Amino acid sequence: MSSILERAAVAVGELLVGDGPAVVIGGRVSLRSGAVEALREPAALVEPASAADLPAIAELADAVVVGASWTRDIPLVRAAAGLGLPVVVERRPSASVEEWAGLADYCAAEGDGRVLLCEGGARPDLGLLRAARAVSGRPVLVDVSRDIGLSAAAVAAGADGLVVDAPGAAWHVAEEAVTVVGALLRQETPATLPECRQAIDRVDAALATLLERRAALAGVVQRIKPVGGFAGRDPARERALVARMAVRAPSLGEARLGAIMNAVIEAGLDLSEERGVRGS
Ligand SMILES: C=C(O[C@@H]1C=C(C(=O)O)C=C[C@H]1O)C(=O)O
Repeated sequence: MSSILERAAVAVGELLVGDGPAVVIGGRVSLRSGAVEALREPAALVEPASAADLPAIAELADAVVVGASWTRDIPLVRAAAGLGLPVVVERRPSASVEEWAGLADYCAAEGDGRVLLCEGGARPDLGLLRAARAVSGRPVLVDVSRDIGLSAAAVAAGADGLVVDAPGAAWHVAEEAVTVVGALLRQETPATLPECRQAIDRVDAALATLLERRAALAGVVQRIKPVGGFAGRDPARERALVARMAVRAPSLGEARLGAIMNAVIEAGLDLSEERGVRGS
């Protein structure tokens, strides 16, 4: 992890964004959509409709949003940035990475330096994330509220955090993406015992997902083969798959992987025999 990234990590509420695992930030409230949505309770990210909203936002929000639709309202941008909260700078549609990062720098200078970028809208441009991170040195979020199906792609594209509307099914999808895709693709260097254990928990979540999928595939094979189950074990095939895995896991090596995969294969065969017996 680069030192730039470590410097740029920003705390949003209890979440540290930009350094370590990707996170899910729940709740972006816009006070622009009418009085009904007035801010009465603590919320994660809040977009003001006008400067009059800023005192309530300072009291109740974890971060203030400079919304994509008004990034050119410089007096309001300036007032929001000076609020004393982390500032989430959304990209105006069609703004370049340089313009976006430039506005983030402006907000950092007007405030206390705690600034994140956020890509969103109906069709977030995930191709901009890496450049935005590199150019700005700041954490980059993706608001997936309007298309939660982009969560996994956003984490794979380098998002430090996903913004979702509210708790519920969408939140679960986003949590799965930061956990499973994060375990596979996100570079992390945990240093403390809790951080290491949380990183291991994410890897275990990814392993469990893959083991479940593997067991299902191995079960199909048992039904296709002339002789399935333990009776149809194929040691040559098992040795070959362990050898291929050892290329990807050279530290573990064939002997240790062989023991692991023997347990995995036997669990799969056991499951498929049990299912065969029950006829399910
Ligand atoms: C799935 C198969 O059946 C058995 C289970 C295996 C596995 O889980 O990978 C591999 C070889 C066989 O012992 C197969 O033959 O491919």
